[in-house]
Amino acid sequence: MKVTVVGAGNVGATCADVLAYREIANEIVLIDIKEGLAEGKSLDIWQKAPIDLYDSRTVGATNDYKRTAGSDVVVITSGLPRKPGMSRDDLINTNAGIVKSVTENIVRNSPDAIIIVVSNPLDVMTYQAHITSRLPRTKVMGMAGILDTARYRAFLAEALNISPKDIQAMLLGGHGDTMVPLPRYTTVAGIPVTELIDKDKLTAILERTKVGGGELVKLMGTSAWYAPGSAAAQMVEAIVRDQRRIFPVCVKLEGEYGIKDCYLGVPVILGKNGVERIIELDLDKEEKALMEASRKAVREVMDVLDKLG
Ligand SMILES: NC(=O)c1ccc[n+]([C@@H]2O[C@H](COP(=O)([O-])OP(=O)(O)OC[C@H]3O[C@@H](n4cnc5c(N)ncnc54)[C@H](O)[C@@H]3O)[C@@H](O)[C@H]2O)c1
Ligand SMILES: O=C(O)C[C@H](O)C(=O)O
Repeated sequence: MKVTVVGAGNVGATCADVLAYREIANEIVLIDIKEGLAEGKSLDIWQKAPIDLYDSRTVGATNDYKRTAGSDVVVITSGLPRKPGMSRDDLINTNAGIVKSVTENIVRNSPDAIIIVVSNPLDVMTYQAHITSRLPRTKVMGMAGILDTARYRAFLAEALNISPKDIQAMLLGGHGDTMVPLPRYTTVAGIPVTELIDKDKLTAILERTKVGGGELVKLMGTSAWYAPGSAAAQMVEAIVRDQRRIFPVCVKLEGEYGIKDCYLGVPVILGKNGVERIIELDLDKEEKALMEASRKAVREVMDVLDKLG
């Protein structure tokens, strides 16, 4: 299996590293516009192979998309990260152009690839990659839900003083402050979370999750990369190993959840064809209202993209 990661910055290099040391693909191409950056980082990852004992090959390229030809999966991480005081949506002007040109190069060289978008604003950059690639919606998706639920699960594990391994959670909506965590669908070793934690503590954790990305931007001056890189690699793994795992993934909705022509996070089965199935949950009134608010927020930014042309 051949996987390309576009953007050799913090998230892209982390993703390539996880793909290599977990031997998720045997050939991993890292590509960037900065001369030498992707070559250097892929060489560094390859030199770690004898220490960490893996044989996935990582190669780097500067803007040479021929090196990416025939990729089975492509992860797009190219683009600006936000700085303190910015929202993800503030990145649209720069990142839309980057994601568009990158997608054109990808489909020219790997017409059968499945595309996973990571660049922000996530839902709208997934839209950009979808309209540019003209691939079916099952083959163009965005990574955010695995990261957002991971944050939620990590905060819960800390509060309950238990292993994060035993926490299962689901979350819907856009990758922004309007994301929709679903405490009703959160369990700890099969036990509903509401039986283990009081309401106020859970509410505080849900609110912290919603602004989890911003918390890290404030601390570091740029956005997160370890969890995002691993989350993208986990989606690649589900596809290349045809695991049929269920994750929250950003996809184009065409009537599911009563929503049309919008890109939002929903639970999907991920397998060798990409999005094998969208799972529709029966939402209650409050959850439906939150989903609608999220749809509106994403739609507004999609309209900005449409105007950019
Ligand atoms: N979806 C998520 O949950 C999530 C999580 C973290 C970060 N992000 C987003 O991912 C993106 C990357 O974040 P980062 O921390 O890795 O940033 P970074 O600045 O460390 O890396 C971005 C890289 O993209 C490269 N790049 C720019 N234009 C390019 C082009 N046309 N072709 C190829 N490469 C190009 C840059 O040279 C740079 O190396 C940002 O937009 C960030 O907001 C999303
Ligand atoms: O917060 C950001 O800007 C990056 C990313 O979307 C995240 O949630 O970490």
